[in-house]
Amino acid sequence: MRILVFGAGSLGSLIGGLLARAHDVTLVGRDPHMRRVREDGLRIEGAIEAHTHPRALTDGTGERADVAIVTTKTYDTDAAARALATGRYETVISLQNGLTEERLLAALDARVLAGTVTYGARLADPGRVECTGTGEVTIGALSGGQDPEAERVAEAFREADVTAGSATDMPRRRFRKLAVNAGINGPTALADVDNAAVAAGPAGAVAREAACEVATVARAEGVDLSNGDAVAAVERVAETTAANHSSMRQDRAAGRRTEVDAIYGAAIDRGETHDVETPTCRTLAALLRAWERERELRSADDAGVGTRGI
Ligand SMILES: NC(=O)C1=CN([C@@H]2O[C@H](COP(=O)(O)OP(=O)(O)OC[C@H]3O[C@@H](n4cnc5c(N)ncnc54)[C@H](OP(=O)(O)O)[C@@H]3O)[C@@H](O)[C@H]2O)C=CC1
Ligand SMILES: CC(C)(CO)C(=O)C(=O)O
Repeated sequence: MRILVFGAGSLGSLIGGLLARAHDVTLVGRDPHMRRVREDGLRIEGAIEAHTHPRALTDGTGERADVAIVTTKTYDTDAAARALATGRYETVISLQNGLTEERLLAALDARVLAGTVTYGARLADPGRVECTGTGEVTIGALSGGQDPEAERVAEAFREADVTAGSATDMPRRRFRKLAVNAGINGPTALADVDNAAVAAGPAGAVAREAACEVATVARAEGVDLSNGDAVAAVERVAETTAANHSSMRQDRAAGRRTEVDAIYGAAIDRGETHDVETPTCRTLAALLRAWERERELRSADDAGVGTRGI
C-alpha cells in the first residue's frame, strides 16, 4: 500500500516508520529530521526497535498515495488539509487527538476515516523516534457502521506488525477519547501534575465533570456514551498512565501552543449547537487560552526587544 504520513514528528514518525516495514511510506515533516531520515533511515527505539527507510519530504504538496495519515498537532489540521488537497488520496485518516476529521472532510475530496491510537511516541533526535508505549490503532467510518476500507487499512497496519483493528462504533470511541483528553489534559497541564493526580485527589472531581460534559454533548449528537462510561474511561486511562505527563502538560512546560481548541473548543462548540452547557470545559479552556495569550505576548515582546537590540 502507498501511504503518506503528513506531520512526521513524534507520532507520525513512529507510525510511518513502523508501516515502512511492509509498505511504500512517505513521511512529510521538517528538517533536520527529514534530512536525517533521507540520509540514514529512521531509527525506532524504546518499546519497539526497528530501522526503516521511508521517503522523507518537507513539502507535502502534489503527492499521491492510497492512504494519507494526518499526524500534525490539531492546530495545523487546516494547513495539512490544504496541502493534501493539492494531491490525490483515496482515503485520509486522522490519528490526532481532539475532533479534527470534520475539518479534513470539509477540505478534501477523499474518503475520511476516523482513527484513534494508544501508541506513545517522542521524537528524540533527528532521525530517531522513541516508542514510549505500545498500544493499538483503531480505524472506522466517521459516522459509524461497517466500512470495508477501514478493515483494508487496518489489515495493512497489521501486515507491518502494528496492532490495529477496524471498529463500527467510531463516534462513541471518538467522544470517549475526547472525554479522556478533556478530563486529563487540562487539569494536569494547569495544575502541573502527573496523570495519577486525576485518578485520586482534588483534580479528579474537575476531570469527572469535564468528562460528563463531553458525554452529554455526545448524547446530544446522537452518540451512545453514558456519563458513567466517560468517567470510567478517564479513571482507567489515568491509572494506566499514572506516571505520564499528559501531552498538554508537556506542551505547557515547553512553552508550546496547546490543543485546547480541538479538545475543549470542540466540546464547547458542539455543546452550543445543542444547547448543552459545558461550564467546566469552558473554565479549563479559558485558563489554557489565558496562558497561551500570555505566552504569545511574551514571545512578541522578546521579538520586539530583539529587533530593538539590532
Ligand atoms: N506523541 C504521541 O505519543 C501521541 C500523539 N497524539 C496526537 O497526535 C498528534 C501529533 O502529536 P505529536 O506527534 O506528538 O506532535 P509533533 O509536534 O511531535 O508532530 C507534528 C509534526 O508535524 C509537523 N508539521 C506540521 N505542519 C507541517 C507541514 N505543513 N509540513 C510538514 N510538517 C508539518 C510539525 O512541525 P512543526 O512543529 O515544526 O510545525 C511536527 O514536527 C496530536 O494531535 C497529538 O495529540 C496521539 C496519541 C499519542
Ligand atoms: C491519554 C493521554 C491523556 C495520556 O497522557 C493523552 O492522550 C495525552 O496526554 O494527550
